[in-house]
Amino acid sequence: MTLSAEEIALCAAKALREELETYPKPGLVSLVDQGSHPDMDAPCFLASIEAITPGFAEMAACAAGSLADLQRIGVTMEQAMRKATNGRNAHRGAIFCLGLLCAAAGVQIAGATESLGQVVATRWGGEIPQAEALEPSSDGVAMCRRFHLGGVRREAALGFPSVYQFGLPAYREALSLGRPAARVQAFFAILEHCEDTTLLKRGGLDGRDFARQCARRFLDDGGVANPEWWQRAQEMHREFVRRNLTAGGVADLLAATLFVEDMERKQ
Ligand SMILES: CC(C)(COP(=O)(O)OP(=O)(O)OC[C@H]1O[C@@H](n2cnc3c(N)ncnc32)[C@H](O[C@H]2O[C@H](COP(=O)(O)OP(=O)(O)OP(=O)(O)O)[C@@H](O)[C@H]2O)[C@@H]1O)[C@@H](O)C(=O)NCCC(=O)NCCS
Ligand SMILES: Nc1ncnc2[nH]cnc12
Repeated sequence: MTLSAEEIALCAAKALREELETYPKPGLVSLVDQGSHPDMDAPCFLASIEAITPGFAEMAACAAGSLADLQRIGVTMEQAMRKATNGRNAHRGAIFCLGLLCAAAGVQIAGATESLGQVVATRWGGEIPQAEALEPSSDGVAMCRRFHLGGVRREAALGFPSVYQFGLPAYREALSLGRPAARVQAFFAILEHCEDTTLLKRGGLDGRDFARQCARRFLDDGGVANPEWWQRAQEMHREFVRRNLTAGGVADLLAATLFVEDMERKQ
């Protein structure tokens, strides 16, 4: 099925709404509570999604563009997000990740047969400036430089390995238990491996290791196939909030997983 740029943008917005609806999702904002984010709530995220959706359509229509062209659209989207949220950083990572994937979906309209992640890696991956070559002017770059990690920039340059190796397989395997449970399963599968710089900023290496242990324990105990999965995930959510931990990057990669799954189903 061929989708228009506007339809691709609506799929990106849907993925972001489903990420927000996902609960329990340790430390993160949902329709149930604000998690470890006293400055952000669900209405703030919904306003941000509405404000950035037209930008996703522009990204999809800019498939032939360079990274600099996409960045110009991304900067405008970040401004729209801040205006709609009173200056909050609800979707900086999502604008980048889903923006690139929307542009890749635009390439697919034009006939590409590779996965969306491969399209991102081959078209724009080489142009994405990596943290080691940059001054630490953002939290993400500062964390990458300090802990020798790749963060969101490497994730995108490599074509979103967290989505294709962890998020998508976990989501698809758990789908028979329903979409809300499958989303939680994908969240924990990504959390176990991802180099989330928001987690490192809040909790350092100890916080990152604690989060990974939680994810491993949840998955080793059967994940969402365990009859007590919901209570277990909710306990972890409460513990993340007590420790002021959160994983905004994992939330963005969950949204990216849901978007890719939706696009592949529509192909
Ligand atoms: C290239 C950019 C994404 C800028 O990235 P940079 O490396 O400079 O780092 P940051 O500015 O810190 O942003 C990176 C955001 O990406 C998310 N993220 C982190 N790790 C990963 C990962 N491994 N994989 C995927 N995504 C990742 C994360 O975003 C989410 O968290 C945000 C909320 O964080 P939080 O810390 O709670 O909120 P703050 O208010 O910042 O702090 P507190 O005081 O509350 O603690 C939320 O936004 C989530 O989305 C990182 O924040 C890109 O931004 C860039 O170049 N922009 C220019 C325009 C552009 O090019 N656009 C796109 C063109 S395609
Ligand atoms: N649900 C969420 N909560 C907090 N930060 C996020 N960044 C992206 N989605 C998020």
